[in-house]
Amino acid sequence: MLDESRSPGRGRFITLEGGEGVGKSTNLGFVCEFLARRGVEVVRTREPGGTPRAEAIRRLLLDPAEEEPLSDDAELLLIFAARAQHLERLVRPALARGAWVVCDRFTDATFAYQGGGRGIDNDAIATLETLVQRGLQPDLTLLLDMPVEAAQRRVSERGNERDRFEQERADFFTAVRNVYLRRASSQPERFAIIDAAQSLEDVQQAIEACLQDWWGGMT
Ligand SMILES: Nc1ncnc2c1ncn2[C@@H]1O[C@H](COP(=O)(O)OP(=O)(O)O)[C@@H](O)[C@H]1O
Ligand SMILES: Cc1cn([C@H]2C[C@H](O)[C@@H](COP(=O)(O)OP(=O)(O)O)O2)c(=O)[nH]c1=O
Repeated sequence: MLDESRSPGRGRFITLEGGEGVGKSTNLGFVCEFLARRGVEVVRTREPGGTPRAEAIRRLLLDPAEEEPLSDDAELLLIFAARAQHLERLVRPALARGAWVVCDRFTDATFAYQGGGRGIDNDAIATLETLVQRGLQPDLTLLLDMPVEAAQRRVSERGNERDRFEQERADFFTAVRNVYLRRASSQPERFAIIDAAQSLEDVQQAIEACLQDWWGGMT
């Protein structure tokens, strides 16, 4: 299989992961600013979404409409449809021109939510991953981790209407968290675990230390 991650001159692909309310959106800008200060072109994006068509799929996925519940398989396939579009139209072209892509969630979220949360077989997810990514993997994944109850309190305080995923119960999010932690400990070279329960200042200090370390090894 062609491993695109090794092309010379290619940019780097950084993902932020974690359950709801751990601070991904809050810290995405911080990561982008760190990189921009070092003079690289930064592309900030998210999944599901990132292009107009992929954002349309995102709306289908998050819509809590109860008249027609979304089947688990349809959910999985929509996520990978959005991902295929996002990779083709935005991520691959950006990496190819040397930009650094910073993405709010990627396929680790699929293993965590659809695998851990919904109970879909890992092999099915891995098959779609191979089909859609063709060897492309994040170079660095920051996993923001904290206890589920405390993160849920942050979501409540954030106060937006809850989307289809945010309406899940605590045991769903506990399963999500456990899969993330298992994946991080089985791929320590790619993952950095950040204690997201700390104050924002301390979280950002931890992220900065990790990025500095990683940047040093990269340049
Ligand atoms: N370290 C922190 N301490 C306290 N509150 C935080 C911290 N990080 C983020 N928040 C707040 O928690 C809420 C959820 O953060 P957000 O970035 O939206 O999480 P996510 O994107 O992971 O769901 C927001 O209201 C945000 O302002
Ligand atoms: C990328 C991805 C997201 N999701 C879900 C998790 C989130 O609840 C939802 C939207 O992501 P996001 O906007 O990052 O959620 P939040 O900011 O509330 O943490 O999509 C999956 O279930 N599988 C996936 O592969």
